[in-house]
Amino acid sequence: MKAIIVKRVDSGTPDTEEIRDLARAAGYEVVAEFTQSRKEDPALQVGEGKAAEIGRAVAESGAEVVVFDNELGPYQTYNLGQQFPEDTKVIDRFRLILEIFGQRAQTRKAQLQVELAELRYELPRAEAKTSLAKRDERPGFMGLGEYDESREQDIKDQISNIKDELDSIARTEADRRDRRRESGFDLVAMAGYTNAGKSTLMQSLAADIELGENEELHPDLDTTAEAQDRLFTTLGTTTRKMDMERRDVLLTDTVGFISDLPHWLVESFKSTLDAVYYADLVLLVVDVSEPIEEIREKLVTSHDTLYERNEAPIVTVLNKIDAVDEEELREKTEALSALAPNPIAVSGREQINLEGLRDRIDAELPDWERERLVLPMTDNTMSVVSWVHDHARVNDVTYTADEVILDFEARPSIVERSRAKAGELTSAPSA
Ligand SMILES: Nc1nc2c(ncn2[C@@H]2O[C@H](COP(=O)(O)OP(=O)(O)OP(=O)(O)O)[C@@H](O)[C@H]2O)c(=O)[nH]1
Repeated sequence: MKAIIVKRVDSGTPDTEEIRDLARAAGYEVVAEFTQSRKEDPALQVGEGKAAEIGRAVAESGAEVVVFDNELGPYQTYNLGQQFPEDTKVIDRFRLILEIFGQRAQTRKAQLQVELAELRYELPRAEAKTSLAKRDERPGFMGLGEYDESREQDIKDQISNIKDELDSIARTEADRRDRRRESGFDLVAMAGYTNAGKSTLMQSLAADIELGENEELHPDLDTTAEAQDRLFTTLGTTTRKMDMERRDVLLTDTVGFISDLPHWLVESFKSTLDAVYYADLVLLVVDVSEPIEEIREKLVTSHDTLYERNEAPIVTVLNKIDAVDEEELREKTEALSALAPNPIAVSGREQINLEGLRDRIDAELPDWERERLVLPMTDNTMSVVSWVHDHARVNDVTYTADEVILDFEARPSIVERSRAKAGELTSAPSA
């Protein structure tokens, strides 16, 4: 599909690189672009002459879509549509981002989130249509057929249904996190801006070995997290087992942050960050090859987002060190010291310092407790022994005629459950 790009700025020279990338990511072929430096026109966003010029270009090039980098108000969208050849689609930056999200949404959750965002985008526009129709006192205005207040109610109902379904998915996910923790896994989540290199890092850190036989434990493990030089390759989360010596760690990649997102869009994708909020450790990945001001800005925004609910420790990962020289890395690390106090520098793609990162993860995760349990020999003793084997690191087992002594290390919650199981054996000795 052919698209024409438009960007208006109040002053200075407009930069269209990002909106071009977004348009391409959505699958459009950009056939022309128009920029303008002037204050916003309330009716058309750009000036009247510019709008007419774009209209002619649409007709000549056969473009089907006009993409504005600026946010378009409901009335502007309508008015622009009147200026362009019939059936020309007029969308803004946010509608475009939604299209990309829609194409990438693979899970039910991601699809619902996209739908929710679309409905939230549409609601004020439906309200605007209704009020335009009323003002004109012309039933049938804009092909609505009648004053369409029911459309607004319909959108509100759909929003509420989707929220209910997302809540129930969130509960399922919380249960799954609990099960994984009970099975002895530490949960590490990656956060960061889109294109920081999270998917690539995930691939480098993930274990190649097959995942455990316990199907129930890994219903959504995905081994196809591919890195692509496209925006938002990761919509929704991907979880893989990490290759670690001392611990069982599950690493979850989350959707990348994006700059300048409006509130309604962020709201819709908020639960994507649950994996981050409820992790035992967060890796905040930044692309250290970017200009320092950009890195700083992204770190500030990331922290704002994370501190809202996050309780886990955060490790800042300065990624892509292969793309900067030593001097630049030193300068940037120093300049960022207030925002990223104890960063670790790596390259996910070139596999530089991944051992250092693994050690850091190991050191930052909560310590396991050491426990020595004496189990009386009953009919059920061996099932407790095997449960502990499944959920903890067993250092030593001693069998005597009437006892089994287990020496192991585990997460505090597992130690507690082992003690409870041992207690049940004592209170119900075998016949
Ligand atoms: N130079 C360099 N480039 C890298 C490195 N890691 C990733 N890249 C490149 O950075 C781009 C983005 O990588 P991804 O892993 O897809 O980034 P992401 O953070 O998962 O992106 P989203 O899925 O959009 O959130 C790709 O072109 C990678 O090849 C690295 O260590 N060094």
